[in-house]
Amino acid sequence: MANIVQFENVGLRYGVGEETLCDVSFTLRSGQFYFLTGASGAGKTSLLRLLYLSQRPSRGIIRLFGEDAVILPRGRLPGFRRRIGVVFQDFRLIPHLSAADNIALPLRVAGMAESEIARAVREMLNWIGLAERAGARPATLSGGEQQRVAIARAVIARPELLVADEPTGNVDPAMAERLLHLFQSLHRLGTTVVMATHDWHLIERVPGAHHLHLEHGRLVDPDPPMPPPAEARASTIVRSGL
Ligand SMILES: Nc1ncnc2c1ncn2[C@@H]1O[C@H](COP(=O)(O)OP(=O)(O)OP(=O)(O)O)[C@@H](O)[C@H]1O
Repeated sequence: MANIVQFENVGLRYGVGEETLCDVSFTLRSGQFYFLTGASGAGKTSLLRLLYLSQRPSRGIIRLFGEDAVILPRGRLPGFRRRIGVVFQDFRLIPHLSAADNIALPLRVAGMAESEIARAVREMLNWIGLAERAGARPATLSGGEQQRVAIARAVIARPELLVADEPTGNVDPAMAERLLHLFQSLHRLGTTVVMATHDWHLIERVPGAHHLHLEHGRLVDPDPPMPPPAEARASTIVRSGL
């Protein structure tokens, strides 16, 4: 199984002061499912930003899809980003586009035929329970509805790597379960999934998932560790050297 991401002694400092991320080393293997946990402010969003190349580290090595992502020329960033689906914590939907057109964006960028786009978007809207709101602008949708549109946009082009920052933070437990199934379906198709969450119940629901835990900007063993039988299903730490 190939390594899709490799971090070696990565540090991130915003401005002056202490590092937000410190000596972060881990490997993500292609086709695996990873949860990223940690208290508020531990550095989860910062780590994800490094993963989807919206932030460069202050030090250390990041390899993505087998290439050095730190020295990647700007001109190659769009090509890399097209291989990564991102669910942002603040959704980042395009305000003047409808829900359907927001979801369709990655397929339009990829040059897919409009008839195929329409079919794929319809299917996705049905899945997230928003078929009736296809024409709605983001501002007229609830927070949870916007989140579902953001997830649909991130997964519709079946990215190689899906990075999701608290993707179930604004929905009820039933919808969280449904969205988790969507992520698992994508994962079964071969996508590597990295999901930041505060919801430890979700972790127990994905057999074979791996767990990365941040404390004050450093990766540490999850505490408490997954209890049996969940331990057998879901807890391998994959930090380098372990
Ligand atoms: N753009 C930025 N400039 C300066 N400091 C930042 C920036 N982004 C994050 N930070 C700081 O970095 C630290 C880690 O923030 P981050 O958002 O990565 O944590 P988090 O674990 O995702 O938190 P939460 O669970 O609340 O989303 C915090 O102290 C935050 O204030």
